[in-house]
Amino acid sequence: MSGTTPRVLIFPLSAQGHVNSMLKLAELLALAGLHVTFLNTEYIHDRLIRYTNMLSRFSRYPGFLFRTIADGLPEDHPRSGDRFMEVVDSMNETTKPLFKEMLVSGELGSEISPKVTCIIADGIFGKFTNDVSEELGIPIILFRTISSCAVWSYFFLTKLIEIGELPIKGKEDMDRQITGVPGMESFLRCRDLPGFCRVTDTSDPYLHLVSRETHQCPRAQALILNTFEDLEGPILSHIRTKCPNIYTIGPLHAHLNLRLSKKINPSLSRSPNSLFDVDRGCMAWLDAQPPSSVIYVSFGSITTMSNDDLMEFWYGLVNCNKRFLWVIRPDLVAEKGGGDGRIPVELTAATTERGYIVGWVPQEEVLAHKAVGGFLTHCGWNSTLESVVAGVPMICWPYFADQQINSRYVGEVWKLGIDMKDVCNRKVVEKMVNDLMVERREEFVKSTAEMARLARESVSESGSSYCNLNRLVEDIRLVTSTQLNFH
Ligand SMILES: O=c1ccn([C@@H]2O[C@H](COP(=O)(O)OP(=O)(O)O[C@H]3O[C@H](CO)[C@@H](O)[C@H](O)[C@H]3O)[C@@H](O)[C@H]2O)c(=O)[nH]1
Ligand SMILES: C[C@H]1CC[C@@H]2C(C(=O)O)=CO[C@@H](O)[C@@H]21
Repeated sequence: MSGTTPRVLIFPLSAQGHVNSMLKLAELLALAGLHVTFLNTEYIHDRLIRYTNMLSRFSRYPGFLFRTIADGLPEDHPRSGDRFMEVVDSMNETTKPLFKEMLVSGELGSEISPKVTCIIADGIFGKFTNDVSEELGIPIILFRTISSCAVWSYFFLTKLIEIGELPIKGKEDMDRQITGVPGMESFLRCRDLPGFCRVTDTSDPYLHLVSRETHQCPRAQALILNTFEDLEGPILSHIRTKCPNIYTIGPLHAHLNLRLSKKINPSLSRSPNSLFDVDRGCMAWLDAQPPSSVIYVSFGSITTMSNDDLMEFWYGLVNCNKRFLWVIRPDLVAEKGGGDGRIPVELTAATTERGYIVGWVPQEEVLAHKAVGGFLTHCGWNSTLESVVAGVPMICWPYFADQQINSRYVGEVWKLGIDMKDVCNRKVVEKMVNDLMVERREEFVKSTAEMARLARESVSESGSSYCNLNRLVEDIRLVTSTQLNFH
């Protein structure tokens, strides 16, 4: 029996948002009885070991292996902000031969399931992982960890250049309508295009990297997306014209929590997968706040900002007179943009009175806390989905990549919050928090509650994501036992 157990190799990009969702997928597959090898970069593996109970948590799954690979960067590389793309470059340059060598050598298997029978690779490495899969004859599925609306827009980046909709011609051009992405003609502006489009030179290497890697999706046997049909149905229909076999299995965190709660003690179900030291002190602080009174603020794991921007947010949060819980990562402020580094006394006083600042929180739990009434977010895809499931309305301040288009969908398509992109000004922060938490509260409570209901339904038994995950597991088993490809 164990001789025919599939072994799935899961390989994420070396970043919190990618590792988080791919580890959740890994656990879902392990729960279904598949053997999983999770391949992290050494940098990520070390951080996960330092800040989580990952090894003991996964030891309960027979055949679960962690393996590591080099990312090719020096240990002290910042791996955030405007240096983050160097991680992607470095992995693309250095990882392919190592990846192939590891697959050939057998070190990615165990005695009971020695061979990798299916690769699930991060779609941002579509090219080299597809190449290796073909060279070695191992079926491959790509997993895009971003929103489907971002994936779909990436398919059209070169077309936008050809039809003259790119490049964006300066700040005055930002509100120009974009017509070249099917399905988005009525609401997409230049400013909503993925951050990679904000370049004057259309030969920009990163613009072409995301385009090239996205066009690799149809080459793989299937595509996994962390989304659900009721959220992104129309865009998914478009993607299916290029990639017919899609498994929409999200929101993955809610899906995993649900399946875990059926199998084991719910207190063991928590799986934060953090690369930072989680400070749980904020939970006691939240317990002491009135219902829906707190605006939670976090910009994810990669965003950096200037000291000036930080001050604008801080004054805005203080001046709106609301309670706030704010994640300021140790590396959030990357450049000193003016000021002498001293914090004005009115800010520290107001923060002591009604704020709580912390380095990293258990975000899923924070968003689910009854005291939280709003989320000021960078719109990373995990944060967006976590907010959707918790039914918490958002103010979106995107930083880069997929975040610009996610925030347009949150504000204009799903009506789950307000898009604040491209503005960082204390008056605007104050007004938007006030709109979200007071003036337009009723409207947002209604829309977010309905989407949260649909999200939960999708991962519950007979929901679309639940059925798609079962189908994925069955297809992986079939491919292993018949040596045939996915249909
Ligand atoms: O204090 C915190 C802050 C965040 N998180 C978690 O960290 C993850 C952050 O992920 P995400 O919201 O997706 O943001 P990034 O870390 O910025 O993720 C990168 O990866 C995402 C998925 O590919 C992309 O959508 C983003 O644009 C990209 O920046 C989430 O699960 C959060 O719950 C915590 O646990 N504690
Ligand atoms: C820095 C970004 C390059 C690609 C990744 C991404 C994606 O489109 O997959 C989105 O944001 C970041 O996580 C990565």
